[in-house]
Amino acid sequence: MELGIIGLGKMGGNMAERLRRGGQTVVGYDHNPEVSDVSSVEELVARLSPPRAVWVMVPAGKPTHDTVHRLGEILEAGDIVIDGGNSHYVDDQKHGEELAAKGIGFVDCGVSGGVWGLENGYALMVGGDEEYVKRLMPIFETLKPEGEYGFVHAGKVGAGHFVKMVHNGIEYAMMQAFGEGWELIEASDVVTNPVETFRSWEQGTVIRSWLLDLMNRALADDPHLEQLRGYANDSGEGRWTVQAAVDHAVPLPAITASLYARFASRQEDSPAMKVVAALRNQFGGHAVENAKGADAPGADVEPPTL
Ligand SMILES: NC(=O)C1=CN([C@@H]2O[C@H](COP(=O)(O)OP(=O)(O)OC[C@H]3O[C@@H](n4cnc5c(N)ncnc54)[C@H](O)[C@@H]3O)[C@@H](O)[C@H]2O)C=CC1
Ligand SMILES: O=C(CO)[C@H](O)[C@H](O)COP(=O)(O)O
Repeated sequence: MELGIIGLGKMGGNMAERLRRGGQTVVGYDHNPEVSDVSSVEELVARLSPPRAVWVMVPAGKPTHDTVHRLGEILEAGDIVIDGGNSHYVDDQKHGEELAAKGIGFVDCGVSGGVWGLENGYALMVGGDEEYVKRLMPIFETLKPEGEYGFVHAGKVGAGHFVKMVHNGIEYAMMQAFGEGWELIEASDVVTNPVETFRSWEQGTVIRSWLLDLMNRALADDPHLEQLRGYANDSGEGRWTVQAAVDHAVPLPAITASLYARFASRQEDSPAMKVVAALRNQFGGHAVENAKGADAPGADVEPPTL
């Protein structure tokens, strides 16, 4: 089958390669001419035979919106746009309606597997009309991992990205749990070999998993992760998961805490904890730390005299 792919970065580039290895025909476009097969979205569309299918794999938000909108202007009725990026499911619903008004199909596809997907395959979580999903099955079959699982048609437009959002929320909490366990073991003087301990958990344990394997891979390169700063970014999925939980009044304490832990990781100092320290000092005369820097000794502050 023929597929156009827009966005040939870490994900789209490898997906194009896996599709080609699997016998599919791919025409790729990226802002970066070094990786592009064509020089514009228009040329990409012109290179495909109708009914066309174009997979968008660019950053979520404006880049995806602009690309989907442009495709809506140049594709024809019967063509399909697939959004494979980590878009908010609410955006899918808008894009689906915009394209449907022109007779163009829209399918959202949550993709999991990261940079390992080229070799391992990509888990795919799809939303959209059965008619379009069926037509795209040769592409999905080539991208997905070998075996029975790794693909779901989760529901109508938006469902694919909704389940990918929840998948990423789970990912946040699992990573946080591994991180916290690691910190506690390293902080204790009871365990002498934390790296070997985590490695041993790869087999037989309840918590064996790909994330654990990847953690052990990172620890093999840098046993105390000394090369890294404890700073974690986020690209939206965790926030949307927590927002959806609020909308549905569903308690998500673990996922919410793991999102907030990332926010905390970006602070040099915590304004909220300054308030806590100031209040402890005010009501209890408890000592506070000097703000001059980590090396400065903690300074006891006398409680104010009334
Ligand atoms: N890296 C990962 O583990 C995963 C990423 N995703 C999602 O896949 C999408 C792509 O992610 P990555 O490949 O990791 O990002 P990336 O930054 O490696 O690649 C994005 C590519 O899109 C190109 N690009 C950006 N805007 C464009 C536009 N308007 N037209 C043409 N090309 C454009 C850039 O030049 C770049 O080559 C994002 O939505 C991301 O959230 C989804 C699953 C996993
Ligand atoms: O979808 C992914 C993995 O499943 C991407 O790697 C995503 O970027 C992870 O989310 P965040 O950037 O918020 O940590």
